Amino acid sequence: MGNLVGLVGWRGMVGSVLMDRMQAEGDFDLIEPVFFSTSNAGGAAPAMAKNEKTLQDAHDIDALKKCDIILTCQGGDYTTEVFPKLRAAGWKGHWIDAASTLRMKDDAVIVLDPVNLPVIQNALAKGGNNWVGGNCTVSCMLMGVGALYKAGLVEWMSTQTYQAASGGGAQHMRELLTQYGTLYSEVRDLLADPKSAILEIDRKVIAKQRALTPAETANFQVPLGGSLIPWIDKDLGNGMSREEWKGMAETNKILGQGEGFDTPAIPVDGFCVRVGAMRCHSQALTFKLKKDVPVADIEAMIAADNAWVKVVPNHREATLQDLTPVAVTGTLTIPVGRIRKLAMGPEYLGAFTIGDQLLWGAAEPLRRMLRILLQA
Ligand SMILES: NC(=O)C1=CN([C@@H]2O[C@H](COP(=O)(O)OP(=O)(O)OC[C@H]3O[C@@H](n4cnc5c(N)ncnc54)[C@H](OP(=O)(O)O)[C@@H]3O)[C@@H](O)[C@H]2O)C=CC1
Ligand SMILES: N[C@@H](CC(=O)OP(=O)(O)O)C(=O)O
Repeated sequence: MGNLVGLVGWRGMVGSVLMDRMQAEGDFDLIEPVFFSTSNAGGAAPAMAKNEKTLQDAHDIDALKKCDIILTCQGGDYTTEVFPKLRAAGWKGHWIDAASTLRMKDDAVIVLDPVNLPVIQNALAKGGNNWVGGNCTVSCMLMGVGALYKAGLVEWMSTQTYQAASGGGAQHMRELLTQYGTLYSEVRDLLADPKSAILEIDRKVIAKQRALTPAETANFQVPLGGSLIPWIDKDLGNGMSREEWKGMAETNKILGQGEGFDTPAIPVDGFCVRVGAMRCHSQALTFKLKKDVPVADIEAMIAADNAWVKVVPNHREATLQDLTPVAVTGTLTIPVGRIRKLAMGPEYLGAFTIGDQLLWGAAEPLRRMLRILLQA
């Protein structure tokens, strides 16, 4: 296969993290990159450019068609518009995508190779050429507790997520921080006075939160700083958010089971909540196991599953040290902690896991898929 790789969406949140990782891993040594833009065609390509130093138009089908591989982090609208045109124009190259648009299509594989390399290899052998990164909470969850699924131990799983502001993109992060700043300014003088009444501070903060202008909540629509939002992505009209729907649909597709496969789907359901964290998606998991397995055995299975998962002992000190978004941000480590049997019975298992949703939840599976293709 040729190594002309078109990069689209490289300056967005996911794209920037991807570029960092590709540089760190020496991926640019193996490819001839062509950088595309939806907003600045003709501008200067970033420093990693080799022969083509100018940004190409990301809507130019003829320019895209020259690439052996296209890797896009541009978003769903771009994929919806460009991908069908490119295939209709006869392009047979490999499409690697961060957006959710194509994930559930029969001819697309959701890529997370430490979990589903056999599914990827099987599709490659059959001529597959559409590779899509999974939903960030799903990918991070499977990197953490995929061992229990691989061992066939899971009867069902419920997940309660705590998703960071950056899951919405760069503007959402800025909005959260600005809100925190606005709230702090409102009570700065009272905070500086140790004798001031806490209820007065509390009253001023809630009054300010409720008075935030539409411009101050343009991205989340309601205040997130000092609050939370128990709805992420679209309303499916059946009481479920689209983010919650992805939990079961994508987990099963990644594992090669459920609709279109021979093995039935495992029920996965719960609630997805946006919290005021900057980066990293956290989730509390409840499993109904098919049998009673000792906690020590479960910890050993999880720890042995891949090079990035790390079992955090279920103690207060270790949890505070290693099981927070602040500890995990910017790392590829997937800690799994709070592992214990629940009061409902010996088959009920609880766990808590965190992943940097821009790394294992987005950029890393795409980068690794590129490597798999280059080695194929
Ligand atoms: N954020 C996340 O945690 C995750 C996101 N994803 C998916 O990845 C895709 C991209 O998401 P994300 O990276 O968050 O989106 P961003 O909004 O951060 O970036 C997308 C595009 O917006 C354009 N853009 C406009 N203004 C700016 C600016 N000031 N700075 C940077 N880029 C700008 C860029 O295109 P151009 O250069 O052409 O103008 C960029 O490629 C989406 O499909 C998303 O669903 C998947 C998993 C996790
Ligand atoms: N929906 C996720 C981020 C994301 O982009 O997910 P997806 O790739 O499934 O659309 C969040 O807001 O935290």
